[in-house]
Amino acid sequence: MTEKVAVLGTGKIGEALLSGMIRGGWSPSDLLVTARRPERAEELRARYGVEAVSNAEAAKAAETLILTVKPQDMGALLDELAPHVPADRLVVSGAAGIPTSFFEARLAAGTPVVRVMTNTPALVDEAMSVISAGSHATEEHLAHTEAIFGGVGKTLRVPESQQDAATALSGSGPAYFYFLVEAMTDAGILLGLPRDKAHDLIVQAAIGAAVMLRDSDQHPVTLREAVTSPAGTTINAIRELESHGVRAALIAALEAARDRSRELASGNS
Ligand SMILES: NC(=O)C1=CN([C@@H]2O[C@H](COP(=O)(O)OP(=O)(O)OC[C@H]3O[C@@H](n4cnc5c(N)ncnc54)[C@H](O)[C@@H]3O)[C@@H](O)[C@H]2O)C=CC1
Ligand SMILES: O=C(O)[C@@H]1CCC=N1
Repeated sequence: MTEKVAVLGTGKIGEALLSGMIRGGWSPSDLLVTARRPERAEELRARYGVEAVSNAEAAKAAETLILTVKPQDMGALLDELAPHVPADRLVVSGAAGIPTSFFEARLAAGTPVVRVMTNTPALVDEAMSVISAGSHATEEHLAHTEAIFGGVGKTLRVPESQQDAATALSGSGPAYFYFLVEAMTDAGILLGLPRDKAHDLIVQAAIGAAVMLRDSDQHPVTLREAVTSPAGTTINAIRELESHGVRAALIAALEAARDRSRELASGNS
């Protein structure tokens, strides 16, 4: 028997995962989706050839349920699902903040739950998906979750106590880089460059830096020092970044994201 996987609440993250699974070789006939709006269900059906069903039907038909609704909608989804989820289903949560104990308390005793924090680069198979086991999830459940999310990028197992920090770093992380590119493009405008050229220059600098960070085996400080010539241009920029407290701002920003992830733990805030 082929295993079925259902994505429940197929919005931005659910669709990114679904599209990646299909790119990675999953047959659309082994995938189910659920959506709140019928137009959205139809869109997913037309775009991917997957069947759109109700949450209850997904729970009955699929061995693995991947829940990708907003944290605030998770309680209502679980109320709807709980009577239909047999205890041998693997339930994977993609939601920020919500602990595995939240699911375990609302599902049949012994239901295996795995918590995953992925990110939007799943759309280009460059996601970072951080994975933690709930109290009934086994090695097999973790390996299965890694196989699914490994199709859209890298995976890393962490203790659940580190999930809020991971959410602040890699879950939200792409947004910080987009923000920096936006700000640096504005700087290019100030320096007299046309917007499209400023954008292209800074995006390519970001891609080059990202590839070197990943592939060079060198520490970020070493890489930065290689750019920073004595009495040169870069050190003048670095002095401004330090005097404006950019490092401290980033530390405070990620701490705020971590704290918000903790606040979302109840699923209804
Ligand atoms: N957007 C991001 O960068 C990331 C988001 N996440 C997490 O992924 C989850 C989803 O986020 P997004 O995809 O951005 O949100 P989204 O709003 O695009 O998708 C959620 C979808 O769930 C649907 N939905 C809500 N209740 C439903 C129900 N009872 N039955 C069926 N469908 C239902 C909504 O209509 C919506 O389409 C959140 O829990 C978020 O914390 C995790 C990592 C990154
Ligand atoms: O902003 C959020 O709450 C979600 C979770 C991580 C990225 N986006």
